This record gives sequence, C-alpha cells and structure tokens, in this order.
Amino acid sequence: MAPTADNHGSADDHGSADDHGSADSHGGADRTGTLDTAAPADTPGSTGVPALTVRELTVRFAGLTALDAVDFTVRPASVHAVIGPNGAGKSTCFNVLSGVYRATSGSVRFGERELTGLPPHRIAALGVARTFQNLALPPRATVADSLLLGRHSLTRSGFVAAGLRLPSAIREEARHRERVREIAAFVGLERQLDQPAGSLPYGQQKLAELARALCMEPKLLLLDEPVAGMTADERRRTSAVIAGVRDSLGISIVLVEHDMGVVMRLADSVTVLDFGRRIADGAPTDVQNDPAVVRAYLGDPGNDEEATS
Ligand SMILES: Nc1ncnc2c1ncn2[C@@H]1O[C@H](COP(=O)(O)OP(=O)(O)OP(=O)(O)O)[C@@H](O)[C@H]1O
Repeated sequence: MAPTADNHGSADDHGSADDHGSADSHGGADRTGTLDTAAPADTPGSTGVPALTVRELTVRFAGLTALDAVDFTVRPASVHAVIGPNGAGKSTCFNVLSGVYRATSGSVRFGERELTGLPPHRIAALGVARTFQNLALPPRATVADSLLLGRHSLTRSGFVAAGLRLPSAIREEARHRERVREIAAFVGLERQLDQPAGSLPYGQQKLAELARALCMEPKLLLLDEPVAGMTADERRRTSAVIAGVRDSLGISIVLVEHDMGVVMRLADSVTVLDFGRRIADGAPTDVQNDPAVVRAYLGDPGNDEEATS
C-alpha cells in the first residue's frame, strides 16, 4: 500500500460541518531523552489517561457524507492509526476529535467526557493536543519561545503580573522554561532551543511542533501526518520519538499517516476508512492483509475487468 500524501488543508474553524461548503482554516531522536511524566505541581499530570471512544460518528457536508457511522476505540497509552485513501475522511475525523468540526451525529467520549459539541480550546483543556499537517510554528521565534507558547493555557500568572515582572510571575516562567527544556531534550532538540524555529531543518521543525503539543501536558495527542515530507532518517527519528511518547509518557496517540511503513511499525491498532466508512479495524498485520483494504488502496481488478469487458 503506497498511497500518495496529497492533502488538502481545508476545514472550517467555526464548528458545524453541516452548514458550510468549504473553507480554509487549519488555522531527533533515536535515543529520546527521559522525561518525568509527573508534570510540575501547578500543571495537570499526564497519568490516568482514559480511552477515547468514537461511536457512530457521522459528518455531512451539504450532500456529501464525509464520515458515515464510524466506530473505533483508542486504548490508553496506545498508538491508534486512522488510514485510508485520499478523501476517505481522515482529516474530517481529526477535525471532529479536536473540535474544529462539529459532528452531524454520533459521539466521541474521552473517558466520561463527551467531546462532540465542545470548542477546540475546551477539548484542549481536557488534555487533547494536536499537530497539523502543515508547519504552524512562528518562524522567527526561538524554539524555546515557541514551546513556551504551548504552555500558555497552563500559565497561572495573569497578564498584569507577567507584564509587571512580579516575582511570582518570574518564578512561574522559570518553571515553565525548565519544563520546556526537559521536553526539548525528550524529542532531541535541546541544543536547538535558542535557534529560530524557522531556521531548523524541516524534520526538526516538525519535531518542535510535536514538542509544543507535548508542552500542553496532554493525555491524548492527535498527530496529523507527522512524517510527511521527511527524509528516511527524519522519519526514523520521529517514529522513535512517537514510540517514546507512548512508552515512556503513557500518552495515547491518534495518528493519521500515509506512510504505511511508519503506520505498520508504530501502530498498536488501525482503523481503515474508505469513502467515509470504516472498512477494517484491528491489528496492523490483520488490517494490512484484509481484502477490503487491499481493494480500497489498489482498486478492484475484478471490477476493472468487468468494466472493460
Ligand atoms: N470543509 C469541507 N467542505 C466540504 N467537503 C469537505 C470538507 N472537508 C472535507 N470534505 C470532503 O469530505 C471528504 C473527506 O475528506 P477528508 O479531507 O476528511 O479526507 P482525507 O482522508 O483526510 O483525505 P486526504 O488523505 O486527501 O487528506 C472528501 O470528499 C472531501 O472533499
């Protein structure tokens, strides 16, 4: 299976997927460092990760059903890949999980909490962080400052205290900077902390994005094509970091990725979509050999023969 990574970046920032046409909006380490999973006392911890349960999830755009009663479950501290040919509904699924799109019907539960209908910032506050297909780091800010932005929602000092450089605000910033350094070391970017993010090689910029998402101390990480456009070496390093996020930090990961080598190596379970429907779900090797999956990616030669005869 070798689908191409031709992705659109279209989504609607403003919620309901029913009421719009389309709009643009998305608006290394082989050896990963160690990272204390116990976050600083003033931030949520990353333990106690609940399951993500998607049931009968349906999204319609005008006349088109982009997701049709899709079910899957992401077990705690596992990598769950969502794959499928172009237009299968993967990005739509991601956008519902992160609150960018509103489901037409169905449910997404993260533990006891229902996520459908919540805006992106409320979902983020429940411990769900995401990265984007396209780079979204401020190019001139240093890596350290970019990662610090990821901790914004965990910052307690108010605007005034920070602006006046009150001792409490200075202490809090120092704690956040230390955590940023730990997370940068975990993804293998400690030495790049003072460099402008935009000056880094592409693979390191993608890792910096992943690090910024980790800075939110998430329980669930949504990774949208984390290795797209990378060299083989960058793919290997990034895969090692993702495996480390699951194995060392116990964070669940939902992975949308076209690179089947990476999916097969990393994923504990895979959901395959085609034309918005779930056509397979299970362990990577089972899914890979599923005739419906092979047909979805390669086309159905039987049908071609019929069509041409
Ligand atoms: N905002 C939108 N408005 C209208 N249709 C949309 C919108 N977003 C997605 N679609 C349609 O929904 C279907 C699923 O698209 P989606 O982007 O979710 O697929 P995908 O699996 O992510 O594809 P790719 O691998 O190419 O990124 C497609 O037919 C697409 O054209």
